[in-house]
Amino acid sequence: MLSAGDHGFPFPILIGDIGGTNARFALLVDTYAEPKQLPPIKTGDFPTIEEAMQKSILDKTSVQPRSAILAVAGPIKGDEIPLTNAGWVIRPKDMLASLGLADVLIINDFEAQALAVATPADEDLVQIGGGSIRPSSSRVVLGPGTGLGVAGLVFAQHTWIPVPGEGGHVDIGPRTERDFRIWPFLEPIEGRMAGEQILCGRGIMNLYRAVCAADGEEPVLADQAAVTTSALSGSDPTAVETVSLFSTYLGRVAGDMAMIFMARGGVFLAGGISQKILPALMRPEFRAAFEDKAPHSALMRTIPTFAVVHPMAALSGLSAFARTPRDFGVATEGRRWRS
Ligand SMILES: Nc1ncnc2c1ncn2[C@@H]1O[C@H](COP(=O)(O)OP(=O)(O)OP(=O)(O)O)[C@@H](O)[C@H]1O
Repeated sequence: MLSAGDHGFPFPILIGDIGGTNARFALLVDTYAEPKQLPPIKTGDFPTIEEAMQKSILDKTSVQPRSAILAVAGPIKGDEIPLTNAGWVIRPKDMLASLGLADVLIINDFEAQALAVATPADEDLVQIGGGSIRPSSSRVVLGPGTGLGVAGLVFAQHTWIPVPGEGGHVDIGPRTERDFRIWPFLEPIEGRMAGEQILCGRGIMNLYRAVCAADGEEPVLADQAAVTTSALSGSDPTAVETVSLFSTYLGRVAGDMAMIFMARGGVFLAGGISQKILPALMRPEFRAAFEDKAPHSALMRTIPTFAVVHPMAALSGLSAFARTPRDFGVATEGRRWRS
């Protein structure tokens, strides 16, 4: 495997986390300086990523980057990378020419989230339940956001290796009597109930509407933010149940991922929604569902679960990687372009 550790990136390095709604950038002047964070931009405000980078970054700083490492939501195949949920198409070859860069690497957004939990700072984490991190053991990141992102992080041969995948699309099924009443009303994708149909922003609405339908009620809350806000304040019993079930189902899937990776190094909840519903995740449901994995409940009780509360976790992961790429086994085949 050719990894970035074989050849570092020339400084200054522009790092970027490009989501469906927001793009966040920072500049790294050298290995030792703290990353200089730039104001976040809305992807919808610029027709192309080159224009966004030129107008909102390069025109506003005297530091001209020589390389760029970008994390994007979506598959990275070929020389044209369309962004899931955003209108931009990334063309790294054009970027080299138009922005005067010598080196561009594009990785998956949850790979960047995984890099961020290799050596997280204590203040960036809130532990949910018991267990403790076993150093050098595998870790898992999962994040409900626009979709449900999942990645593993494996330690081997003195390097942290992020393992991106499509873990958000695993099947999810009913277990309790209540689940069996709600499931028929959940909207499937092509006939199948996948984790991402429930465990993301629009998934909260899918679950809320299904809970209403199971009880023969009309939904009154307009969007997912209204559901979580009403749940946290306790003002709407159906919203309270929706968020309680959401926590249970997230705990189940998080537990499944922990078992797949034998993640004795911990399970980390990233993404905007985990932070917004943290008080609900601290209640018993999430952790109870995580541990409820007979015949492996004793093992599960030893595995810690955390919410990542760093506001720009993906950028911090990219920054750690950009500074010392040799510490990470980030594959670069087909994802690195040089002038
Ligand atoms: N208070 C809230 N409660 C529940 N869901 C919310 C709330 N606020 C926003 N959302 C939903 O969270 C999702 C966005 O999640 P997140 O902030 O993690 O973004 P993301 O997936 O990283 O995407 P991007 O980086 O493009 O903004 C959207 O579906 C949005 O509707």
